[in-house]
Amino acid sequence: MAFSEFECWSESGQLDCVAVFRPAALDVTSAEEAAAVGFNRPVTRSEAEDAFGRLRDALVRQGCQAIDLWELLPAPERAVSDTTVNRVFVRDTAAVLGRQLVTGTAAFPVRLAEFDVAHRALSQLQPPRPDDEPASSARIEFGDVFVLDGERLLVNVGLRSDAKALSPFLELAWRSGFREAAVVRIPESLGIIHLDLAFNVLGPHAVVARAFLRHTPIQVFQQGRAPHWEPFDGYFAQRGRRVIPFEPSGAQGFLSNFIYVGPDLILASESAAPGLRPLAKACGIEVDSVDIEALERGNGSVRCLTMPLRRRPA
Ligand SMILES: NC(=[NH2+])NCCC[C@H](N)C(=O)O
Repeated sequence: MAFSEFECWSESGQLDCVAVFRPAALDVTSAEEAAAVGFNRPVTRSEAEDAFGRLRDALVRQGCQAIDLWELLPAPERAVSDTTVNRVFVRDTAAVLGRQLVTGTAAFPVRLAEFDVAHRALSQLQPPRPDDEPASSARIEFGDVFVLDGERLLVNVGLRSDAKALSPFLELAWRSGFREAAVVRIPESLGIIHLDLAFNVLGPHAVVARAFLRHTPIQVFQQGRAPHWEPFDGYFAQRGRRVIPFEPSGAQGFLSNFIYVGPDLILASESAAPGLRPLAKACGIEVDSVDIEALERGNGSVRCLTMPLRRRPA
């Protein structure tokens, strides 16, 4: 696939193509190992592989092409990559913003090598850049970024994406063709590492958001203007979207971590689906589900495990 085919102007256009990354070759065997890599619980390689197979099948069943970045790696990089258990959470490493592939930077040191390797794999999909073209990279983990529509991005600065990264990120957003960036700040005391663990876009007319987010006003940046603040719910209401609040309970920890595959269909994990279904139904959206409990032990779910490379216009 050539770079010219990368295109994402929303989270709710029909999904044509995603990047995924198969699980690494190591088990995570103890509580200490889990803590070292940001996992909630141990998981074996074979449990992770079974779950990954189900995820890939579910994406393909929905008519989406799934490119496993592992296939694009030269052998020496595979050896390193096979020891990085977070590589399945490919979402964080880069994103297609408009027609631009933007690479991210790991804030969690154990993921530094894995981000570099993912970028190398992604570079196989695009033609070499001319020397004078500025690099498109940001000090952001992309679990913190949403493409709201063809004009707007939403970004969280918090545990993983540093506020200092904001101003170069805004320049990149303008260069990629966006006109507005909304900035939210999840209180770090909650320990929520990425925005997609508390928020998601539920089709063209709604978003789901953890209830606490209504206490966090949004700072709105528009190209060439001084930033201003808007209430969280008011920001979305002004732009034609309803905010559906939720409080996760127990097994539904990953309720917001789904991907819109369309038309009017999202793919979520089996643990998230029961809580999500009534909310989605109210927006005319169906929920397909897949058993990826083993991968969720790594503290991420369907959205973290997928990187949209091409979506049809919403
Ligand atoms: N977009 C996400 N929520 N990604 C989840 C990543 C989880 C991973 N264990 C980490 O600590 O980085």
